[in-house]
Amino acid sequence: MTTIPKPAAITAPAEEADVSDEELKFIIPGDRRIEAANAITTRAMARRLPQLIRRSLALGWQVDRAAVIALLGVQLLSGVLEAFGLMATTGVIKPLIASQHISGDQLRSAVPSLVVLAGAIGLRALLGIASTALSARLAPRIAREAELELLDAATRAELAAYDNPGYNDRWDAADRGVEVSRDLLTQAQYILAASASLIASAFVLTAVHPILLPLLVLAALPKGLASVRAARISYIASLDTSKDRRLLGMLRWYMVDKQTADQVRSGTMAPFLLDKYRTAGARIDATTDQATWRSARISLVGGATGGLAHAVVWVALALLVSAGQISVAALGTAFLALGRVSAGLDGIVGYGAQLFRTGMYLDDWADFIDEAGGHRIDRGPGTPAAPTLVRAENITFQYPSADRPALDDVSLEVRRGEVVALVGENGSGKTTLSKILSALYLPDQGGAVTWDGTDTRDLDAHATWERVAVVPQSYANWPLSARENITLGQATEDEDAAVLAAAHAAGADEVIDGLRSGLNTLLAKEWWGGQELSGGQWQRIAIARAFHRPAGLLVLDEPTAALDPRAEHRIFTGLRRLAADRAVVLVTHRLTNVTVADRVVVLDKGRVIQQGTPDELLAQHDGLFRELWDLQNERTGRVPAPAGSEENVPLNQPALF
Ligand SMILES: Nc1ncnc2c1ncn2[C@@H]1O[C@H](COP(=O)(O)OP(=O)(O)OP(=O)(O)O)[C@@H](O)[C@H]1O
Repeated sequence: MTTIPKPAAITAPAEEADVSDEELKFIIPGDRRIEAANAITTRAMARRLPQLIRRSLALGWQVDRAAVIALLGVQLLSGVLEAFGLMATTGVIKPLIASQHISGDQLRSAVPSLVVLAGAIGLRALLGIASTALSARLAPRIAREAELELLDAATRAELAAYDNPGYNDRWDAADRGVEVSRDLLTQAQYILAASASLIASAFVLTAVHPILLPLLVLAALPKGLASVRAARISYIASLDTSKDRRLLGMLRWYMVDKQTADQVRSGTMAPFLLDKYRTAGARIDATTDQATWRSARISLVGGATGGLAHAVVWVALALLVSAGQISVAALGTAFLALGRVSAGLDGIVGYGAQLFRTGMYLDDWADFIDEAGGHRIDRGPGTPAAPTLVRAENITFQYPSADRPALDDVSLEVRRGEVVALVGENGSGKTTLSKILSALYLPDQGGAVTWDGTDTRDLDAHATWERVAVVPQSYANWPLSARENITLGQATEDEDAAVLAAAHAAGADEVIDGLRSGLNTLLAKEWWGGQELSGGQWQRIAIARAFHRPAGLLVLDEPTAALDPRAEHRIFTGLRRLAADRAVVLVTHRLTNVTVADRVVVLDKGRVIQQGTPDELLAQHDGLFRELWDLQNERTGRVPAPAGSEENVPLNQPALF
């Protein structure tokens, strides 16, 4: 009887044996926003309000100047009318309370003030409608402009940004900034309206008696401070929960996306995933509940103190009347003006707190735009021609979250007209290396990649990528027409001829022939009005896309994984022709395909361990390449002929088919 030895990988190290499963949690290295938000003082918030109003107007100015000017004019006029209205109130009350019996003359003398009052009220109502309409026009445009700026900034970030969790978090925060940007103008406009009303009423109130205004400002302070603190608490809670909200988003995606839908069902995973969702949701609720209670307690204290302070103001008013400091008619005006000033202050404080919170999100948005989430592409200005020589010199590259380099002191070169194959086991660094050669990543720990002698750091990123064509392992199935899926929206002269030639070389011509409207067919789900392709058909389109690009460096990363043998054969027999005016980097696990290459570079744990022609590497019997080759072919016992030749040549045994 033979005993099967337990594989080494299954035996957990002794010290890790009782360690429980790691839980999914989103890590934001160096996130200091919560401490920063905690350190914000009320005075700092008050100082920010004018800046925020300026920013909202500036955003509005960018999208519709006329509407912003009209809005400011409307607010100004509304304030002036309010002051007139209040003054006219005294003119109406005075004759009416002059004696117990109101004569016709007294009534007549009140008429002009009444007309002013009625006119002011009517006009202010109209202006209110106008300002609502103007902000309804501006708000969605501002939000769209904010979104456009954000999207533009995101496309200007280095690809490496996506490997950095801080970037994703900054993106989320900035995205929230876009969401709230539509509120920015409305809140600023309410503050402007409240300020106009406040200034007009304060002016009237000071005319009645100078002591009234400072008293009222003091009375409004407690509520104001409370609102500002509550806004800060709510912002901090939203930062606190951002990690779990991100987790919810990720779980939602896994549960409903088409890519995983079949596995959620066949693996009966729904209850397990829903439970994880519930747990993260409960954590969010606990944090927001806590914040809501804290805000409510603070608002309660603020409201009660504010109520007491208002009572003091009314007592002061009564004392002033009884001391004969103000007339009864002026008391009536003061009564109205106090109401207005109080409402104005409440409005400024309430909307100010909201605007402040909006402002914090907008800061995240503005920061993202300024620095593309901290990863703005910042390379040199050089514009390369299609390269004749791409060289990697001692490059070392480590992903931010990894504990060891993905590439360690790697050197190699690819020349125009050459096919270089990258081979190695999973995780050995092939894809990373191909991304560095094509300048999608820059070497971060040492070494350099040069294109015809120029460091890729000194080359303009977009100009460089125009010279690169890539078939990545996971390619995008763009919901665009077949033509646009191949040209990527970048037309060349004699477009269709070039598209069809690329499609022919990639075997995508057969796919296009089967489409209901040829190149014009929309490749998307039926409910978007399109026609859907199979996995292999999509891969042919992705290859045609790369072949169509007038690029000097062609990178093929497992380009034929989904193709049937005939289609794969066609690609590899045509590859040498394509390589005539391109440098080609081929990443593949199917070693029979690498025989089309001029040179093979074998990677192991990020290091180059073998390099040579396919024949040279096959001859090294103790090398990794030969070991992998033998493993791939041992089940059939036959060694396939090099890709590109017309037939398979059995080495040891007769052909099976
Ligand atoms: N975005 C990433 N963030 C962190 N580590 C990564 C990332 N992408 C790859 N790695 C790590 O870098 C190493 C090299 O990965 P790479 O994708 O280059 O390997 P590969 O040879 O192409 O693998 P495969 O044959 O499976 O496609 C692996 O250890 C992998 O875990």
